[in-house]
Amino acid sequence: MGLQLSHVSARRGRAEILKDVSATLPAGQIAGLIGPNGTGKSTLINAIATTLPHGGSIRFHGQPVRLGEVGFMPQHCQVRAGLSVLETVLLGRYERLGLRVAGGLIERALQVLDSFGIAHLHERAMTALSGGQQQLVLLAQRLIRQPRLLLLDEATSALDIRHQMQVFDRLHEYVQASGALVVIAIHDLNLAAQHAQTVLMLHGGHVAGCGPFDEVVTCESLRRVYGIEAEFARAPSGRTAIVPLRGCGEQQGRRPQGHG
Ligand SMILES: Nc1ncnc2c1ncn2[C@@H]1O[C@H](COP(=O)(O)OP(=O)(O)OP(=O)(O)O)[C@@H](O)[C@H]1O
Repeated sequence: MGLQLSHVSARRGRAEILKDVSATLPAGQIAGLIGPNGTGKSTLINAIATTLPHGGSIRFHGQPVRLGEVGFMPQHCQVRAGLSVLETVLLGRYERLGLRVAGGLIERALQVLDSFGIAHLHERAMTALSGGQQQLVLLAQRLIRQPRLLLLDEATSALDIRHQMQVFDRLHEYVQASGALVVIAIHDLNLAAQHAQTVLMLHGGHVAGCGPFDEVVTCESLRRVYGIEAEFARAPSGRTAIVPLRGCGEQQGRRPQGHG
């Protein structure tokens, strides 16, 4: 069980962006959504989050996705002026907020902030944070909801390497403890190699591959989908590292040769 996408299509304006996307992403893991710019990753995440109409079927554990079970962090999040860091995280549990916030909830918010190394900022105004710090707070807000399906669109793009590590450590702990599924759209293929158990690669709105990273991301798929030549290095830890070498002249917007 997990997230099942069957023949999903979606439009933006008049343009058909997603075309017959079918894939299964098992629960209890981090799944990476990869592919070149403009290939439909955000469109797919919005369709899954029920914020964009779609064709075909999207089911989570066999049922249509319910908004209440989803934590969704769009690519461009606005911060609310006038709220502090702690108030912003607590908004993740807005349905439990009254005039008073239970002490346990505040404790949990502070713990999540601490696990990201930013608890010391909890009284600061959101607008007085850097872009990366705001991203961490908004991630903390989604995590405190404890969603069964967490959809993150480029949610670590503004983070330094240490904070990226802290966030992925926290996400791994979360999926292991809860059995939730985290789907993260991500451009950094080395981060995806390290942290995603499954990757779904999109190309021109089609599925270019879905499965373990090493099976989906190959010299051939990087050439065909991204139009680059690359080397694969194996670190002493056994981890894969991709070293981009040069563009190979293929157009990124080209239709893929094979789908599915
Ligand atoms: N609101 C919109 N109206 C019309 N077209 C849109 C809209 N939003 C996105 N598009 C188009 O839909 C296509 C897919 O966009 P999408 O944001 O899903 O791609 P993406 O893979 O997430 O890209 P990136 O990696 O650059 O964030 C692009 O060609 C984009 O120009």
